[in-house]
Amino acid sequence: MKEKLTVSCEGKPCYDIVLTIGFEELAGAALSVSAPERKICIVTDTNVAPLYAAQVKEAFSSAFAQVEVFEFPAGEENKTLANIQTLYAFLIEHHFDRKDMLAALGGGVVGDMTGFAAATYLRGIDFIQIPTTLLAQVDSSIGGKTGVDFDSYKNMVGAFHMPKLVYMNLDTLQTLDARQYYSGFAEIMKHGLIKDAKYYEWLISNMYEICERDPETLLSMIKRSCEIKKAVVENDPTEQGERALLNFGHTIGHAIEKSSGFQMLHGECVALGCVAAAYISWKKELIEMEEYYEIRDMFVPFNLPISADDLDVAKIVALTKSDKKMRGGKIRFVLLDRIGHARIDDTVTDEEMTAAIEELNFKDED
Ligand SMILES: NC(=O)c1ccc[n+]([C@@H]2O[C@H](COP(=O)([O-])OP(=O)(O)OC[C@H]3O[C@@H](n4cnc5c(N)ncnc54)[C@H](O)[C@@H]3O)[C@@H](O)[C@H]2O)c1
Ligand SMILES: O=C(O)C(=O)C[C@@H](O)[C@H](O)[C@H](O)COP(=O)(O)O
Ligand SMILES: [Zn+2]
Repeated sequence: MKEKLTVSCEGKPCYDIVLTIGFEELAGAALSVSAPERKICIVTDTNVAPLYAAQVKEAFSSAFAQVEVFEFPAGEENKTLANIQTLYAFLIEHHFDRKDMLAALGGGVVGDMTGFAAATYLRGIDFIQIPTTLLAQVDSSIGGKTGVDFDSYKNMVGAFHMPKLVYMNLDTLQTLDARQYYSGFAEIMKHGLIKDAKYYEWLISNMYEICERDPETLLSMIKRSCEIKKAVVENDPTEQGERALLNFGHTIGHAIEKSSGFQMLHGECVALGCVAAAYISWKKELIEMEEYYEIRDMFVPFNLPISADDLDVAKIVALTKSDKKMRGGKIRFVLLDRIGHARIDDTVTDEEMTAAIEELNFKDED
C-alpha cells in the first residue's frame, strides 16, 4: 500500500481510501469491511469489464462466498433509472440479500449508479468503490454522493450513501484515453482553486510530469485531492453548507453538459463552468482581471476547453434554474474571492451569467 487516508463520519472513522498499485491488496482490504460468507457483485461498464473485471473477480474469489459481475453500457447517457432497474433485477435473480454487497469498478458513472443501487436495494446494502478514472479517484468515489440523471437533468435522483472502502489501483489510469484522463483535471483544478493555492501552484510546476502520467507525481496529486475532498465531506457530509463549494464550476457546467446532450464530458463542462464562475468573480470585483485570465489559461495545458462553439446562451441560463443548489428561487452560486478560497453567493443575476457564457463563446482569431 502506498498511502491510506481514513474518512470520518460524525467524528468516527468510517471508511478507508487506499491508494496503491495493483489489485493484490484488494481481497484483504475488502475482508476488513466484510465477511467471507457474503456475496459480492462487481458492477462495471462495457469498457472497463474487458480490462479489469477478471482481475478483480479473481482477487475477490478468496474473500467472498460468491462473486458476480454485472455490466452497464458505458457512458453518461446510460446513467439512468432504467439501467438501475436492470441491476435490481440481476441482484434479485442472484438472491442478493441485505448482508451482501456491491463493488463499483469504473469511473464516476459506474460509481454514482452502483452507490445509488446500493442505497436503495432492500433499503440499503453495503458497497465499495474501485475507481478507475482520474476523475473518480480524485472526486466521485469519495463522499457518498450517488445518483442518476433524470430526463438528462444531472444527478436529479439520488441519495447520500457512504462506501465501506475506496480502493484505488493507480495503474488503471495508464489505460485511460487522453480525453478521459484530462477530464479529471477540471475537478483537480477546482480543488486547488477553492481550497489550496499552493496545490494550484504545484499543479502548474508539475505540469510536464502530470501530462506524462508519472506514477510518483500522480500519487502525490491524487492524494492531495483526496485529502481536500475528505476534509470537506467530513465537515459537511450532506451538503448543508461548506460542501456546496465543491460545486464550483458546476452550475453552468451541468447546464452545458445537459445542453450538449452529453456529447461533452463532465470534466470538460466543469472546466467551462469554472472559467465562467471565475469571470463572474472578476466582474463582481472579488478577484483581479489578471487572476481571471490566469485561471482561464491554466486549463489549456491540461487539454481542457476554455471556449466552445455555438453555446446556446439563453438555453444554458434557463437550465441553471433546475440546479439542485436553488433555494427560494435563487441560485446558490460558488464564486472565488481569491485563488485558494471560495464562497457561496446568491446574488448572481441572469445578466451576469449571460455575459460569462457569452465570454465562453469567444474565439481566438490568431
Ligand atoms: N459523486 C460525486 O461526488 C461525483 C463527483 C464528480 C463527478 N461525478 C460524476 O461522475 C461522472 C463522470 O465520471 P468519469 O469522468 O469517470 O466518467 P465515466 O464513468 O463515464 O468514465 C469515463 C470513460 O472511461 C472509461 N473507463 C473507465 N475507467 C477506464 C480505464 N481505467 N481505462 C480505460 N477506460 C476507462 C469508461 O468506460 C467511460 O467510457 C459524471 O456522471 C459526474 O456527474 C460524481
Ligand atoms: O461531492 C460533491 O459534493 C460535489 O459537488 C462533487 C462534484 O464534482 C460532483 O460533480 C457532484 O456530483 C455535483 O453535485 P450535484 O449535487 O450538483 O450533483
Ligand atoms: Zn463534478
